[in-house]
Amino acid sequence: MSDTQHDQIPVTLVSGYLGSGKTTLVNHVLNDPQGHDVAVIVNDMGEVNIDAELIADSSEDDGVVDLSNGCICCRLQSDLLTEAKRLAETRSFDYLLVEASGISEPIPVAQVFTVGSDESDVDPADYFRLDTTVSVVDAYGFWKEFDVDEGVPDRMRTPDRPLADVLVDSIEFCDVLLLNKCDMVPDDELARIEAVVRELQPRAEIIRTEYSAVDPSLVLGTGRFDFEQARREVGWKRHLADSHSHGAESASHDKHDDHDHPSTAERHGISSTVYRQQRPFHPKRLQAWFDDWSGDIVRAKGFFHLAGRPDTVMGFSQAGPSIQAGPIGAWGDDDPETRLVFIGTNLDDLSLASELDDCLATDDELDAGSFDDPFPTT
Ligand SMILES: Nc1nc2c(ncn2[C@@H]2O[C@H](COP(=O)(O)OP(=O)(O)OP(=O)(O)O)[C@@H](O)[C@H]2O)c(=O)[nH]1
Repeated sequence: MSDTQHDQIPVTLVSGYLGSGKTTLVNHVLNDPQGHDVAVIVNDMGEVNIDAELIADSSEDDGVVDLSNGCICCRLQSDLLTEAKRLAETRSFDYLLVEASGISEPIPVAQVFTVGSDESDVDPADYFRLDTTVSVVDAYGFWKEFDVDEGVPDRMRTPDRPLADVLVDSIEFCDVLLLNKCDMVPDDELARIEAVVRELQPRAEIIRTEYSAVDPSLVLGTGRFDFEQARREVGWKRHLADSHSHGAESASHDKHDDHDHPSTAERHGISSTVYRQQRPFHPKRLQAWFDDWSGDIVRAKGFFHLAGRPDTVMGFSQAGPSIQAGPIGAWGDDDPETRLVFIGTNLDDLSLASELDDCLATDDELDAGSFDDPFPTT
């Protein structure tokens, strides 16, 4: 253990709704870490941790840890703390970036680095100091989802809009708020969105961004996190009250455990499924399927294998109405295998898989070997 590891390692927690631009932010910071040696812990919902793979690919850094299978809350609070401690003890780094799942509430994650976890006897203060909490908000999604003219705060809190709660949590609980995807929203709308966000979040520094391109010094080492001030915020107080009434159980509503209270995902009607397949897709049929995108899918991400491009890894990312697909690398020594994660409300896994199976190239088509391919080549 190096001398510096006896010091508390500052932590920036990045949260935000599905597809808002968290991974884009983490990659942006890793490209310009301001002289810090940054380690990253990523949590994704879904069996395949695409975010960790993408980040690991782009940074060529071995300090990326993934905690798949659920959001960072509850039981995973203790896993997160254990993993963070293990990282601190085995690898030398002086800054920790934590990317929370797009459906995890930021407060339980922040608790890991302030008060620890009921299920772990590790004292986070022996290793870490929560420095900054950052929320990434998709300005376009916000604009589309909520009509800002109609008094957003009330509408956002109505029970028939449960997903909005996740969004509100991430807005309310942060020191720095990136209003991202500003390229997709007209300027006059942006001003109104910012006013509404400011109403929900009076304290944070709000920064408008495109592709999460913020000066990294505004999210690393700001020293803005203030436990007492955060405690006074609505969301934080509510959570403290919850955890006192449930005791240790409040640390256990992950979707994979046996407790009878619902997970964050269940409470918001969200599930995820992974499609894996070695047979390549037929380019035109896959494109047609993308064009006919299901409204139940909130977020999808992954890699796919396309007929006619045996060596190329095709990347795929969808968030709301924006779908991006194109080459991101070469399979190299790996066997090509499509791995797509879908997150949505009331997903029908079987029909989704069957629709994707229908997009696969047949043996005859593969033998014929020539494909009309609408996807970008670079
Ligand atoms: N147009 C536009 N697209 C963006 C912007 N920021 C990110 N994106 C795209 O939005 C998609 C989602 O971005 P990510 O960074 O993966 O989002 P995320 O919050 O990590 O997503 P989850 O991990 O699924 O919650 C990607 O295709 C990004 O390239 C932006 O400012 N403008």
